[in-house]
Amino acid sequence: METNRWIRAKSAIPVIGGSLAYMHDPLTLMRQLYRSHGPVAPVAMPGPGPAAFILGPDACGAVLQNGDKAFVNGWELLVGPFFDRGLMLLDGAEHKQHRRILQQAFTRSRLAAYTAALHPAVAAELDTWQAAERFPAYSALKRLTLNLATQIFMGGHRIADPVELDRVNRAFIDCVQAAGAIMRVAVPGNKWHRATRGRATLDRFLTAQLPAARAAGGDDLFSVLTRVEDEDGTRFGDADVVNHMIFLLMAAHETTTSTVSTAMYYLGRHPDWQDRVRAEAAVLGPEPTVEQLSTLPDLDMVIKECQRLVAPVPVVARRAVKDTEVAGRHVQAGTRAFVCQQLSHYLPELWTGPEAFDPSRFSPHRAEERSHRFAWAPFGGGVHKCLGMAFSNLEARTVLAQILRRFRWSVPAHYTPPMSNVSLPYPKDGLPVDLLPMALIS
Ligand code: HEM
Repeated sequence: METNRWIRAKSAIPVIGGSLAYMHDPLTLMRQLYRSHGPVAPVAMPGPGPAAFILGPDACGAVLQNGDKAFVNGWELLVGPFFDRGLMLLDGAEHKQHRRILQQAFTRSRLAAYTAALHPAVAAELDTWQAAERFPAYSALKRLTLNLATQIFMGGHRIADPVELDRVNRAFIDCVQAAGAIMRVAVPGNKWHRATRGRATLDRFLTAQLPAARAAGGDDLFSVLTRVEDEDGTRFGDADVVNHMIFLLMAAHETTTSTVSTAMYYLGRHPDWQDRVRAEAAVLGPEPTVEQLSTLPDLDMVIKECQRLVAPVPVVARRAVKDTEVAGRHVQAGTRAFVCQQLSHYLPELWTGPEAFDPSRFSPHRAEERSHRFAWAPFGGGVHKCLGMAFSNLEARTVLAQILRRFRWSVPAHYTPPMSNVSLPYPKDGLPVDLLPMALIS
């Protein structure tokens, strides 16, 4: 038994995941650690204090639900100063209060307004997609979601100057890319440095835009954040509107891109499923309502299956503030706990043939996700459970439905995208697909 042996990371490079083994193949590392150590596996990770991978649905659920309040968020070291004071990085009473206010930006009527604004923005971006044999789907989706973020989130229509818009987009990209930086110290010219400047640019830009966003009283998220309040009438101060805005931009961007690009990959490999979900999308009008988007059972199963196979956020970070027990194992105060929900998505005791793309496993008569409350947990759980889950589902469905209505695509039979796992997972090769507009298919 290796139970008490510390797993030595193969590298001391301070990156998300903490070791070359994680970056090389996170799932294999999680499986090995689960086999050798069970639900709490100590790992040597750069950074202060001991660290452990939390593995399997019982242990993940226990840490996320945080029954004895032993854990606080542990994200600071991973995501750097660029997410500063985002909701995910707040704790305790402050987190609770900010979450209550922020929830008001995601009510059903607000979601309906964001969704209505999504349709023309998605259509305009897809107008630029053309037939190609190796169309870089992931790269195109990244651009698409970035433009959606600028339009729907920031109220980009208020930014008249295209040079300024470009500068803001650049700053945003620099911040997002820093989460994947190998070197997590600012040295002029490196990613961390660009991101530090990017965050400052976004801070300045959003602070300057804030009065206009407030005065506009618009339906974009930025405008909405200036006026939302909880039931006691508490609102965010200006600085926190900006902090939440920047965090939301980041939280929404990579994760939704990941979901849609994973779906493009699997649907490209499984033309039967592509036809099936296209048939569902075809009966929608070009601008479906929230209700219509919420009743697409096949697309729903496909999206869930894609988020199971490639969880956009495979691990979430916590830190123990007192000694506690997780799934029967002692965890000492100060331990950094990495909750590996991605592993649960592949455990054979929870899923039949977990490696296979099989969306029907989410059908009401199979409902494999009910094998355990934390069998499927791409959006986390407990008090930090993703606040943008409903919006992200609507965004993913909107984008995929429009792509399906306009294009057919495929990937070569034995192609598997080479994934980067330095930060959130993404296909390093840009996910080339053979793309054909439906109009060209007789
Ligand atoms: C497929 C898309 C998405 C996935 C898989 C995802 C996943 C997650 C996960 C796992 C967490 C929990 C982090 C933790 O426990 O520490 C989280 C938190 C959060 N997400 Fe998402 N997310 C997605 C999209 C979005 C979108 C579109 C938004 C906003 C529009 C958003 C806003 C947030 C916020 C505000 C939090 C922090 C909640 C809190 O701390 O109370 N997410 N997300």
